[in-house]
Order: sequence, then structure tokens, then C-alpha cells
Amino acid sequence: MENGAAKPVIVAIDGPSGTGKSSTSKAVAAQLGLSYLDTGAQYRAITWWMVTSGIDIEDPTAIAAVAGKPEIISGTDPAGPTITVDGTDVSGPIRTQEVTSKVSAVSAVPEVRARITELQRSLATSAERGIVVEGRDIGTTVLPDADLKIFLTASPEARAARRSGELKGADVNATREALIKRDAADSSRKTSPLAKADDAVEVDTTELTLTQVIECVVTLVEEKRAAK
Ligand SMILES: Nc1ncnc2c1ncn2[C@@H]1O[C@H](COP(=O)(O)OP(=O)(O)O)[C@@H](O)[C@H]1O
Ligand SMILES: Nc1ccn([C@H]2C[C@H](O)[C@@H](COP(=O)(O)OP(=O)(O)O)O2)c(=O)n1
Repeated sequence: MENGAAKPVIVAIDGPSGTGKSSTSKAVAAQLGLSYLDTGAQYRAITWWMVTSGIDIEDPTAIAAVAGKPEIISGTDPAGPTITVDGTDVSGPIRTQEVTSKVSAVSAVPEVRARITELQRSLATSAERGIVVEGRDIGTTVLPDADLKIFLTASPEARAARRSGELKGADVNATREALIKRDAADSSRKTSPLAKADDAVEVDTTELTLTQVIECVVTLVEEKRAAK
């Protein structure tokens, strides 16, 4: 690398629920001094707004009509990511079961995706040192020119065990079924479904510790940075 400021590096991390995207992305960004964006939190935030505003989630036309209304702001410091809707901190409310069960329907609406994608691109472009962006369609649609694309996978059993460990006392089988259902919805929607980009590096995390996954991704980012 030349002397002086390093060029910003853009990293896209995609994959289904519970594969380790958030934990890995946050740690990689913190270690490398990059910004961090949880795009799932943005889709959860707009879903939270639709629910609290009384919009019929079963009606894509009604969702599309108001998709531009809420102001969603993401703070991209990996040490303390934040998310607000019209100035209200929604980091807690966006993790409720109600929002989780409705987020796939809301995020399938093209007007919602167009709105959120615009926010994502703007944050990625303004990150001075670069950014790690995690989601479902980052490598394929949002940032197709990312310097590095990672696609994380893990068996449904491992993913359900991880998630039910987080939701204390949750039944592993019910969690597994809910995950599979949400992944199927996210993978089968028409507009930018959950998918691996052709040029993404696939990492199966089933048998890896979180530390191993983080090390693997940090190494890949450093290789890309050195080559820039
Ligand atoms: N490789 C791993 N091994 C064990 N647990 C993991 C691993 N990666 C992530 N986890 C744990 O699994 C849970 C879900 O991880 P998270 O990063 O939120 O996944 P995602 O963002 O893909 O839904 C978290 O509690 C996290 O600590
Ligand atoms: N880039 C993205 C990110 C998330 N989504 C949608 C689809 C996902 O089911 C929801 C929630 O994503 P989130 O990453 O918070 O989900 P989990 O942490 O895996 O439970 O948002 C999306 O459509 N596109």
C-alpha cells in the first residue's frame, strides 16, 4: 500500500438469519477501524413504524404509499450502533417477536427496498475509512462493486441453537421452524432476494467459533486492502 490515508474499503456480508452476520461484521469493523451498518435493523425499523402507524401489513399497496414517510437514521460506529425513527430510539422495539414476524412482508415491497437501499448507498459512500455492511442483498444489489463479498451459511440446527440461546428459554424447534420460514420468504421474494453474489466468498460457520469466523474475514479484508 502507498503511504498516506488508506483508500476506503467496502465489505458486504450477506447470509440467512443466525449465521453470524451481525457479530462478525461488528467485530471486523471494530478491529479494522471501519464503520458498520446493520441493514436488517433498517428493515426492522421501517416495519416497526408501519406497525405502530396502523398500516395493514398484508397490503403491499398501503405499505408502498407510505414507504417514504419515516425518517430512519443509522449510527455506524461498531462500538455502539444506533437506529432512530423520526428521532425515537427504536433499537429495543425493533427486536420484538411482532416485528420479527412482519419484517419479511414489509421488506418485500419494492418501494420499501428502494428507499432503504438509497440510505444504505449514501452511508457506504460517506464512510471515510470504509464500511462493513451486513444484510441479504448487499453483494448482489446494494453494493455490487464492494471490494469484498462474504456469504455466511450454517446449518438450520446451528442457527436455531444460536438464536434460542439469545432468546432465553425459547424452544429450539419452534425457533428453527420460524427461521426456515423467514429465510424462505426472504429468498423467494421478487425484488432483490437473499442470494449469494457470484463473486462472494462462502464461509460455512456451522463448525467454526465466532472468533474463527472473525479472523477469517479480517484476513480476507486485509488481503484486499493490501492489493488496493
Ligand atoms: N460461529 C459461531 N458460533 C457460535 N455462535 C455464534 C457464531 N456466530 C454467531 N454466533 C452467535 O449466534 C447468535 C446470532 O448471531 P448474529 O451475529 O446475530 O447472526 P445474524 O446477524 O446472521 O442473524 C449470536 O448470539 C452470536 O453470538
Ligand atoms: N439487506 C436486507 C437485510 C434484511 N432484510 C430483511 C429480511 C430479514 O428477515 C429482516 C431482518 O433482518 P435481520 O438481519 O435483522 O435478521 P436476523 O438478525 O437474522 O434475525 O430484514 C432484507 O430484506 N434485506
